[in-house]
Amino acid sequence: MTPAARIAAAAEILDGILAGSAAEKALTGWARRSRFAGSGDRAAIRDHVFDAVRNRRSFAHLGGVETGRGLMIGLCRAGGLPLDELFTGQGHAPAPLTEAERSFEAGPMPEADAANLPDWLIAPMRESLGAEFDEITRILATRAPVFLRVNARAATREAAIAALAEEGIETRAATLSPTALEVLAGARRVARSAAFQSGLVELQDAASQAVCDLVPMAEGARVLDYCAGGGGKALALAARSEARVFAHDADPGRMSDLPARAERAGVTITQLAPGACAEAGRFETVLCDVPCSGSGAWRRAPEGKWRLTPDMLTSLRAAQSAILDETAPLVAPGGRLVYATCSVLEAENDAQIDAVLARHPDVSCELRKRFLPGPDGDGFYIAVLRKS
Ligand SMILES: C[S@@+](CC[C@H](N)C(=O)[O-])C[C@H]1O[C@@H](n2cnc3c(N)ncnc32)[C@H](O)[C@@H]1O
Repeated sequence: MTPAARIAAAAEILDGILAGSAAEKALTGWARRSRFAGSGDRAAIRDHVFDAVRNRRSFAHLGGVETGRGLMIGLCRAGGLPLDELFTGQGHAPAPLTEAERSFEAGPMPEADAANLPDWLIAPMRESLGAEFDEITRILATRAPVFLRVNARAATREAAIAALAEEGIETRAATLSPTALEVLAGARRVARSAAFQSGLVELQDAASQAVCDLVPMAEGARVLDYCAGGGGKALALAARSEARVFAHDADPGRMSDLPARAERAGVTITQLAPGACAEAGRFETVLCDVPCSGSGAWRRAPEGKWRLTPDMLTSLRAAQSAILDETAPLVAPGGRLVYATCSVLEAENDAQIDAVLARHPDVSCELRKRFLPGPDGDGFYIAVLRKS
């Protein structure tokens, strides 16, 4: 496909997304209907589509209208691409620019358009990010770097770099965690590589690894990952020490891949069914990697920022405090209750910790740390609470 045909395809897919389709579903549907597209075409179209979803408001501002075509015109204007060479109407290229499109002059960019956020999120994001608001909202509209976690049980970081290089995957040591690698080239080859298949590395953001590094774990301790999901953090914890790691999720189906991932990594993780944690005895550490807005990771999952509503944020906050209240009794005296989000919103972070400290006088705070999204990793928050 020509660069112009890829833009036309992205515009068509974006129309589906703007009409309510999930981005992944819209991309898969288009690929099924378009067998002529090769893997390079699909990758380029996917990049256009996700760039446009991340930059939806600023591209619509530059393109003059929030349609697939308008977003692609905005993408070209933002990137300085030659519109008249791409919008030619020849072959599978998009139709030539109309006179109105060509002469459209975008005025000064309103704040919410520049920030690529829905109007209602401007105030909470500004309050949470302060002087960093412009920089962080700009970063959230860019592509995220790809990070791997080296399985410390299987290899050193240097050995993993060498093994990946043999398979054409170029990496370098990342800064936030001693187990983290940043992928510089060959990211699309990772999942099929022998290094990945044999459990040498896992895909995990570097800040997520740094959060796991901060979870207190004594040798032989019982550690519960209460909101384990796919198990990214449980696996990192199990690889780190000889602690006994347990995994639980309110939706156990989300842990379905965990046994295979644990086997690949050569670690043991015991799954607990919903309601079975209290019977399993107390734990020295309970990690609550709670459901959240995902605002720290909107580079990777940009649809989240357009889907989030004030009501959803209110229910997420209620779920977060309920999880803290139900897990506090599971922690052994002297043990740690660890709270983590991939959010940058204060309402989901410090405000939740202040509130739990007020509700539970037997709990004190040992550590609070926020990671902002940037070249080193996504946005995360962790608080370590000690139970007396
Ligand atoms: C942020 S995700 C976890 C991601 C995972 N820890 C990882 O690192 O891959 C949050 C998880 O919390 C689960 N969850 C939601 N409400 C819960 C509850 N009340 N109790 C336990 N888990 C819950 C969700 O099903 C979801 O899998």
